[in-house]
Amino acid sequence: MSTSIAFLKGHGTENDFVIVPDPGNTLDLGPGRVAALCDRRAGIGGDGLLHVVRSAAHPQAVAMAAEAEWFMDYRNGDGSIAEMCGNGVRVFARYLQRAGLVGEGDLAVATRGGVKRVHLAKSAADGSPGEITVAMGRALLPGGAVTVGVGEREWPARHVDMGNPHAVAFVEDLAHAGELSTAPRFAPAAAYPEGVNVEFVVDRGPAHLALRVHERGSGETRSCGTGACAVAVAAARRDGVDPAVTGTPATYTVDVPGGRLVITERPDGEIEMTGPAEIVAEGEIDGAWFENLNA
Ligand SMILES: N[C@@H](CCC[C@H](N)C(=O)O)C(=O)O
Repeated sequence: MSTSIAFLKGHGTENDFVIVPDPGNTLDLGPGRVAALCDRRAGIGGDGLLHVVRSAAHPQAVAMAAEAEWFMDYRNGDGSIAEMCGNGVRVFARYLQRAGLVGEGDLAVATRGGVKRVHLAKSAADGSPGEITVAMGRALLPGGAVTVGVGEREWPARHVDMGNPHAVAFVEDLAHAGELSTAPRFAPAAAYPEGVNVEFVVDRGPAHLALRVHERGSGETRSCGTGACAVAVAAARRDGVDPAVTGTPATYTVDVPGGRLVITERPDGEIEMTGPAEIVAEGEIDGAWFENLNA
């Protein structure tokens, strides 16, 4: 008889995830099973999946185990693997807190993009959970012209690497990106051999941006944490702001369709992302259904 598998559902600024706690890394969670779990009609539904594993139990994280007890084994909704997920790290930390595995304050989370330092702020007096800040690492800004296109339109874009790849295009109107039911074109193909997350950005005011995003492996989503970091850095350089030169942190507010993220780039290059994270449900995956899926 097959046994059921525990899951939770959570989101960060409406970038939503199926959370599968599996401390000992015993589940066979191949791309087919991940895609089935993330399916919004035939599965639980999510932009991605957070497989919660002890670092010591995962071959890709064991080297980080001394620094970070838990590994965020992140997968995109189509089952593909990505290096990092900014909203995912906050939701992952919220899960650990809810499960009593960590408390408020600081923790380290192992990811394929390295160990990320996370701070869980105290809950408010009314009991609502505090926001979560993640040190996301530095942005790399490879040179070279990149363009992205949707339908008849084409824009120059900035290549920003946040551990995962981004193309940031400043547009006149977010509606110009159209329905985003398929991935935007990009060129040259060699700029992004593994595919790319594309952000369309407008200014809302001084140091205040709004974006839409088409994510590699998930389609258009309501938010992207690494994407918000990428657009903040691209906007700062466009605005002639470089904290490494001025010695002063630069903060941008980034509105996403599902909420708001605040991004600060420090003089040492470290980028901090602050935003909410919520767990909204928990339940059990039918064991027989899971086993019958193509891994
Ligand atoms: N939604 C995420 C990014 C997830 C990974 C991305 N789709 C990729 O393939 O690189 C975020 O919040 O950063």
